[in-house]
Amino acid sequence: RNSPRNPLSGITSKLCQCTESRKYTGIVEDCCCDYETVDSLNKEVLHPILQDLVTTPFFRYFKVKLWCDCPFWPDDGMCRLRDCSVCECPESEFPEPFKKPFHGLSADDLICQEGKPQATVDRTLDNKIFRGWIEVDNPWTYDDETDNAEMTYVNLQLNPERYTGYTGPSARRIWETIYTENCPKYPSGEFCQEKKVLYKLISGLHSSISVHIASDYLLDETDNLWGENLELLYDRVLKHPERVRNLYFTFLFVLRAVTKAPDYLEQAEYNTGNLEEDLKTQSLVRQLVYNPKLQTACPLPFDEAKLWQGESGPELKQQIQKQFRNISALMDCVGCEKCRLWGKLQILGLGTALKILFSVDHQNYINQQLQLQRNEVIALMNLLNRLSESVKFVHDKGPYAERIVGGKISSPTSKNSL
Ligand SMILES: Cc1cc2nc3c(=O)[nH]c(=O)nc-3n(C[C@H](O)[C@H](O)[C@H](O)COP(=O)(O)OP(=O)(O)OC[C@H]3O[C@@H](n4cnc5c(N)ncnc54)[C@H](O)[C@@H]3O)c2cc1C
Repeated sequence: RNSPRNPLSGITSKLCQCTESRKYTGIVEDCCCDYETVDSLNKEVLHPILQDLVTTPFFRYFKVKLWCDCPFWPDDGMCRLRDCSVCECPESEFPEPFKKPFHGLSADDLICQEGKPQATVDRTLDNKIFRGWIEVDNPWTYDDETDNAEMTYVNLQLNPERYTGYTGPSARRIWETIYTENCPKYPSGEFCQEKKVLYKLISGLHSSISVHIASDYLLDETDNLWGENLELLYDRVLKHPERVRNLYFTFLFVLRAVTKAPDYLEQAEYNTGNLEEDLKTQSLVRQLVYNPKLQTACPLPFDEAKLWQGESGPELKQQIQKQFRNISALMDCVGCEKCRLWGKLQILGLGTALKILFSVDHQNYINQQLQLQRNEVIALMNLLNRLSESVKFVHDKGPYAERIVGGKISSPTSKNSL
């Protein structure tokens, strides 16, 4: 990485002042990139692009069923704060094209054209991978994404993921059910790789949620004062290095999914009726999926080809898909609307990453027709952005929080200023 031809060499040299005190070094477990590269790539390339991307009209409206409709136990909503409820979009606000039914290729395009003059065989290879937005159910998630009844559009920019006051037995029950029934923590060296991946994905997402709570916390309810809570960051995440590692793992896993489908994502229609904004969206997606720095420094963030190899591969895949669907169903039991919104979005984002990585062959999705829904792509990119924010926050604030909170050295200022 330190060769002069490395596109990140300029970047890393700027960051080198802190390399000696780095706690996380070497390859991110089960991935193909090291911590240093992830941090510098995130800072220089991914974070700036994603921050812009999620504010575009295409990526800021998410379709979601916000009903709390828990299939496992009666609603025990514990939300106390006004910040917990979601501000839904009025009909007039969200993009016109989002309201229309999907229209991909017409039936005529798909049937045999024998006998017509235009029926002579064109032997050039079809490079068009994206064939219009379609509505298909994601096999990894519980919600039927084709069912538009009760769905509302939410402007994600108006509903940031942050502290909501959702805590106590209700929240704990969800996490506990997820970990005990659907993705138990593997005893070291025992579990198969695939189950380990599922656990690490959920744990990494959990870390990211905790990081967002810590980075945007209600420090003083009376004065409505918001800020960082580094003590919480330390207690819930940094104190457990495995949770930090899982956060990086999840980030690389989702990044791999995005970079596995570059042509599809580049060709997709980012149409909201606002030409200027839509061109900007497309350009940002292109910058992300074909990024030369990313391709050079971390060409394969995660190698999915190693999974499902054994004899029991197909059976195992079904089992893990079922477990993930259960986790997705549990999102309907989250007793706080805003947490439910982000929980559903991020689980759909992970489900979309799983769909991209495991429903098509390695590098060969052209013939197998990857098909994504608009909402899946919105969830995928917003999830990647959330993870990128968390990785950046842990990288920027982690060492300080470890010193001040972890080292129990009392800060010269008040607790709130942490
Ligand atoms: C889907 C979902 C979304 C949420 N979104 C928000 C939100 O946007 N804002 C908000 O304020 N609250 C949110 N919450 C609540 C929040 O996650 C916590 O549950 C709550 O703040 C209480 O925290 P806690 O300290 O009890 O530990 P919790 O975070 O509830 O953790 C419970 C237990 O899980 C284990 N654990 C914790 N972190 C990890 C990890 N990374 N990997 C593996 N195991 C772990 C520990 O044993 C811990 O005791 C959400 C909860 C859920 C289920």
